[in-house]
Amino acid sequence: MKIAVVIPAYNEEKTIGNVLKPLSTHKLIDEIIVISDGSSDNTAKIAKSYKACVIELEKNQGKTNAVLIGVKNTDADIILMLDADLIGLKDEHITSLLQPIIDKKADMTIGIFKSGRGATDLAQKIAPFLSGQRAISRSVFYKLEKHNVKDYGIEMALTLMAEKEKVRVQRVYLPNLTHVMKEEKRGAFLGFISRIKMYVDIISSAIKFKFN
Ligand SMILES: O=c1ccn([C@@H]2O[C@H](COP(=O)(O)OP(=O)(O)O)[C@@H](O)[C@H]2O)c(=O)[nH]1
Ligand SMILES: O=C(O)[C@@H](COP(=O)(O)O)O[C@H]1O[C@H](CO)[C@@H](O)[C@H](O)[C@H]1O
Repeated sequence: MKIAVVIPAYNEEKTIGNVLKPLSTHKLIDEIIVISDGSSDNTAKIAKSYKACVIELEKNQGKTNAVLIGVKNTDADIILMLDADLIGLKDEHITSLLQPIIDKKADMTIGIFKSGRGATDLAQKIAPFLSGQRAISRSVFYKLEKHNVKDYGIEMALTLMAEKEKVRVQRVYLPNLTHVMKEEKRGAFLGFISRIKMYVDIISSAIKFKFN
């Protein structure tokens, strides 16, 4: 069974290296695909210095498109979705996300931060279904295409689809893992604006899903 990790990355030069480090030596990972989503920093350059296939999108297309482009560029049976802004990614996190799928105990795993940082732990406690850390059988992705999901809508759509199609989902805890929050990346004002935009994407993904 081939396993590929798909990482959408928009200006993540500060963190992408530490995400790719454990992945590039992990025994379960066959292929690493980084989609640099119109980044204007050194994200692509850093990713190329690891054992990664780097797809450079000229213009920013949003997280959902970046992930779907990554999935189209691999024939792997299992897709591991990870964000490029994780802090503290370790071998154990990668294994815990993948093992239930390899053992055929689940079709999708959702990783939940635990004891990483108060704010990011709390966000995932409140809305675990939004997590960007997942392992998924490839066949599950095909079911997404007809829903025309965009930007930050992919996790919501995957979660709703799993419910509708009776996809077996398992939540796994990811201890001591966190990510860089929008306000930390972009500052309080722009971070808040992009947070609101993210919630709009999530709600519109749920509405599209319901009416498709
Ligand atoms: O237009 C975008 C926005 C985000 N991302 C990537 O999607 C992941 C999650 O995005 P973000 O960090 O903004 O979300 P958060 O983790 O703050 O919810 C990160 O790897 C981003 O670099 C992307 O590829 N294109
Ligand atoms: O946890 C959340 O509330 C959001 C926002 O995270 P931050 O406020 O930037 O820490 O992040 C998640 O949701 C997004 C939409 O589903 C995903 O794309 C991210 O990967 C995920 O971290």
